Amino acid sequence: MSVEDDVPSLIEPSSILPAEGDAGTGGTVPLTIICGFLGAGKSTLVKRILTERHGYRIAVIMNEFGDTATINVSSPDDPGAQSEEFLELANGCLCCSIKDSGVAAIEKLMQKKGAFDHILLETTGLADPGPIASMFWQNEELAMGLGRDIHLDGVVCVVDAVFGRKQMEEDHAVDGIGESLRQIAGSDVILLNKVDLSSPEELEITEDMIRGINPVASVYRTVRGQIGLKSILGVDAYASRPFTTASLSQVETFACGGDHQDCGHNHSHGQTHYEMRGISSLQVDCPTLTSTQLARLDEWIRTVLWESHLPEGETTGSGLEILRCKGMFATEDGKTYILQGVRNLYEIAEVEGAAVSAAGVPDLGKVVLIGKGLEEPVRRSFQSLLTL
Ligand SMILES: Nc1nc2c(ncn2[C@@H]2O[C@H](COP(=O)(O)OP(=O)(O)OP(=O)(O)O)[C@@H](O)[C@H]2O)c(=O)[nH]1
Repeated sequence: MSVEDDVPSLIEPSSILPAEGDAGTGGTVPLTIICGFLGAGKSTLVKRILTERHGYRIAVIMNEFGDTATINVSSPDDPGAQSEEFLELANGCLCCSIKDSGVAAIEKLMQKKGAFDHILLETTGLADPGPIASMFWQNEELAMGLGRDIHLDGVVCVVDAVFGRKQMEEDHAVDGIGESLRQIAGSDVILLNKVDLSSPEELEITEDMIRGINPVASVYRTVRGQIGLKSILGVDAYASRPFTTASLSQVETFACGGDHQDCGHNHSHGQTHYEMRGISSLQVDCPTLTSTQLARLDEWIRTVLWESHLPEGETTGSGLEILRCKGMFATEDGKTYILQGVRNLYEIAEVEGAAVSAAGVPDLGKVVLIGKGLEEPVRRSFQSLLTL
């Protein structure tokens, strides 16, 4: 966590571009979704990226004037020379129109001007990033058609350091899951912005709440969205390759590591459960699996994500809804698998040996679920997979 209030320096061209021979992205252009509370600083962030001398052609799609969105493209050498196009939105909402008119406009622009290094999509303050993310991830229709040149890189959420806490508390008080919680839960990188306007104590509380909702996202503190581009772009959060040991151990830094009665976390050996009314996360350790257990894990994830109940048919008190899941685990035959899930879309993919050695696989696998209704029966049900 750092307050990055210096003007970011020029970064190496390779650091946000896909690595050469990168599996899975196939030379397609990465797309990052920027979401966040109303007035949190999304436009400040994207406008800074547009006008900074970073050496990239970044297309920024903003939903600025009601039923019109703008597509601005940064010039690699001259920040003042960015170009702008307008995009009519069918029903006034970028999120609803992006799949057809938005993607078509991006493709047209790319044909006209050559490929971009990156695409940024700024959503409105009330948007839930989940449906947009799943539109760009594991979407065969899009992959075969207009969106074949684009892949989802990550979701960045800008949280207001002044009003974020109040917003989250209000969203906890309503039925279901409020938008601010969905935004935090569905993000891969979170910028706690406007830290110049908040006290250190207030920042700690807000950041604890954020981590309580989403323990797998990277959290940075910022002023006017000042952050090095490589922290938010090129994160490849949906890749079928292992998470680094650092990103997995990040989850553990929030566990109190014992049977604390007063820490507000409900957890015991190897499992951590963060409860914040509407939404929580559940982390379960996963020892080396037999092939039967792997098949059962796949079936368990499928049932929970697709049917919103446990394989035993049990439902949890507050209803089960998974917004995001991630995991990495090994099998007895020496293979390593990753789990990636957004809403009801998921994949369990084997990862290459070389990629595994590069990332460093921890001794114990982990599965992290973020969503609603992640109560004790869910943990028990998952554990029962591992006992057969
Ligand atoms: N002091 C301070 N002001 C900021 C910071 N970031 C943004 N602002 C100001 O906050 C206001 C809202 O910022 P925007 O970037 O428009 O926020 P937004 O999230 O795009 O807003 P909506 O599109 O309305 O949801 C503007 O007046 C910004 O100048 C920050 O870190 N510190």
